[in-house]
Amino acid sequence: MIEIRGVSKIFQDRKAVDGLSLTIHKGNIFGLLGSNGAGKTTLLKTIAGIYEPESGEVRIDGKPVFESPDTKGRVVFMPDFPYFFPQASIMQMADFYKSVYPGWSEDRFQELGNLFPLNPRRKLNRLSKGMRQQAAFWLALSCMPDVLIMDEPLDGLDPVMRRLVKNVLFQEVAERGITVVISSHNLREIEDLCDHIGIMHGGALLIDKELDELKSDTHKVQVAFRDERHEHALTAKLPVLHREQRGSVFLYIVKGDRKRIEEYFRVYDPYVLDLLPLTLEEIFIYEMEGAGYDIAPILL
Ligand SMILES: Nc1ncnc2c1ncn2[C@@H]1O[C@H](COP(=O)(O)OP(=O)(O)OP(=O)(O)O)[C@@H](O)[C@H]1O
Repeated sequence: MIEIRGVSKIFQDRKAVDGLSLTIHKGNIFGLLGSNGAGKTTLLKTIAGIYEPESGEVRIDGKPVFESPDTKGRVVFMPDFPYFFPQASIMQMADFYKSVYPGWSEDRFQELGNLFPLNPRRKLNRLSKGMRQQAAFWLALSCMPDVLIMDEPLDGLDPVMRRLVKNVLFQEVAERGITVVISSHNLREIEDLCDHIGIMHGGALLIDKELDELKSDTHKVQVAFRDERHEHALTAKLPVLHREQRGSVFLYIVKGDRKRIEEYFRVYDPYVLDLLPLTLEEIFIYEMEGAGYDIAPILL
């Protein structure tokens, strides 16, 4: 279990992460979303024990992670641009990882070598971006981490490799109960992979919910009223995240229980009433609007 308690990380005078608390349970695949500059990478690096927070603490299974080699030996961080030693091959990087991560498994390294079509003796700086990303996965998973932290991990992978990597991650979670934390702007991928979602903005966590709960808690309602006065009466009563009018049809993004929302609208006996599910991308955009992010330019 990862416990993040009141963590703040400050660069110069800017709070990149601002008093954030969050618990990520063992075996979760946690998707961290957020606007550019929200503080996702900073939080991931703090969880991985790379950054020391100015206040607060991160604990993994009850033990502090910062400056704790035992705990850090169980955590692998994959940055958005994988870093390898200049001139190193996959084999040479494997030797390095072996010396740093006590859980390194030669068997797993060989097994994964059958999945990734890479020559382990080739220099990493001669590989394409996607091939280097594959190599980073191969090495990271061979360390047999208990916690795997990944910043934009699927960027650059082709669709077949994306599917392969997702399947390997599901297998790691199912068989070894590893905890995965992923930051990504690709919400389709996050929707596919993650069971839990956190949304950050301005260094704070706006939302921390199970994906299913998040999706069943936010609804798109299309409605044509018999009388436009009904719309004022109704929207005053509901937690509306977003409202649009197209001719006589109103579109609302509303939070709450589906049945209750439907009942509210039915009272006014509208001509048209449709409750539609939202994608994670839509939920993200409207939550951001609720947090003061200007989404008007994308709604043209
Ligand atoms: N090493 C650093 N030195 C100074 N400021 C930094 C540093 N790293 C991050 N920041 C600042 O902290 C804030 C959060 O950055 P961070 O990289 O964590 O955001 P992010 O959510 O990962 O963004 P993106 O989605 O654009 O990758 C930004 O304002 C950024 O300028």
